[in-house]
Amino acid sequence: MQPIIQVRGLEKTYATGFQALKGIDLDIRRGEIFALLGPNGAGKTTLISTVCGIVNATAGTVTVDGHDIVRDWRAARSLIGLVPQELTTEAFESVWATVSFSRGLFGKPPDPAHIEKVLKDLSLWNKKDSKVMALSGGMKRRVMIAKALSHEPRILFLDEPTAGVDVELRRGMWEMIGHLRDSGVTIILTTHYIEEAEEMADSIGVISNGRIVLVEDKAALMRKLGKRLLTLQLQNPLESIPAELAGYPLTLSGDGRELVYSFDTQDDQTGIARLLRKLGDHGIDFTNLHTEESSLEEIFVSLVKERA
Ligand SMILES: Nc1ncnc2c1ncn2[C@@H]1O[C@H](COP(=O)(O)OP(=O)(O)OP(=O)(O)O)[C@@H](O)[C@H]1O
Repeated sequence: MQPIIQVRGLEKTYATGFQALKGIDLDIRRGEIFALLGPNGAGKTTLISTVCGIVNATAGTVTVDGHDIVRDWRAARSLIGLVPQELTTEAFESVWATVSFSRGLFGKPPDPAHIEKVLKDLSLWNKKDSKVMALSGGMKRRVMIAKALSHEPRILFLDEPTAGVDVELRRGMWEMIGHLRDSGVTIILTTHYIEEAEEMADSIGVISNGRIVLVEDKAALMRKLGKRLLTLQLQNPLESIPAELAGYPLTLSGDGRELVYSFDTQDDQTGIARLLRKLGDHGIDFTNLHTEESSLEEIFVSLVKERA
């Protein structure tokens, strides 16, 4: 199936001469949740803003469901909802008015039933007559999402959707975003909370210094780059790793009581049995052992560090 968003050779140089995007190629599949990760200043907002037609590209092309964002901007834009990073709502309007007005901006005829559904889905229905300025920060953020959904977009961009939102509300928003995906909306989000990507995303893209350094199915990424750690609690502390074990990827904790062995999750041959035999041969006994898998966060940090 044709990707819903196709980015080719996209470059952006700002008026200051700073090149924020350095030739981006990216395909976003229909109906997925795509998480764009990257350190501060990597180009996430620039990329999103360019695809949404807010920032003009210096070179390259973007098509949204086959519509070129420059030649066919109106059709492309009507398919997109954008929730920007900053809260920008009309403080004196009611929730109902501001969300209905957003729909009108896209030239769509009024549809109170749709607005009602959006507000109910976002748990804002009982606030529909409140002035936006009287809402909490988390509610204002949901009003931003309601505005972005008012014209029934097929693609929703969320730039840092849960920044500054408390843990409980964040979970609620993840759930809501999951429902949106289930209803067929393609979702692209940027986030600093790697846990958010780990929890929700189908695909992960990592951008660093204006270049996409990786795009991968989340599950495959975790399998491919994930490491497992086996930690052995030693019966008697060691001063150092014995010379006979020098060839093994082992580290010893500062107090000499824990020996940690790392191995690739994708390897069938973990080497654990051999290691344990070897430890037995050298009279190194352990009282306990446990394994853990590396998180997306660790994978991300090592990826960005590698390219820095
Ligand atoms: N209008 C502008 N003029 C000049 N430079 C800009 C402009 N907007 C952004 N930049 C620069 O482009 C780079 C990328 O910025 P961008 O906002 O896209 O990063 P980001 O990945 O979204 O960062 P963050 O995670 O901090 O939101 C930064 O170095 C930024 O200073």
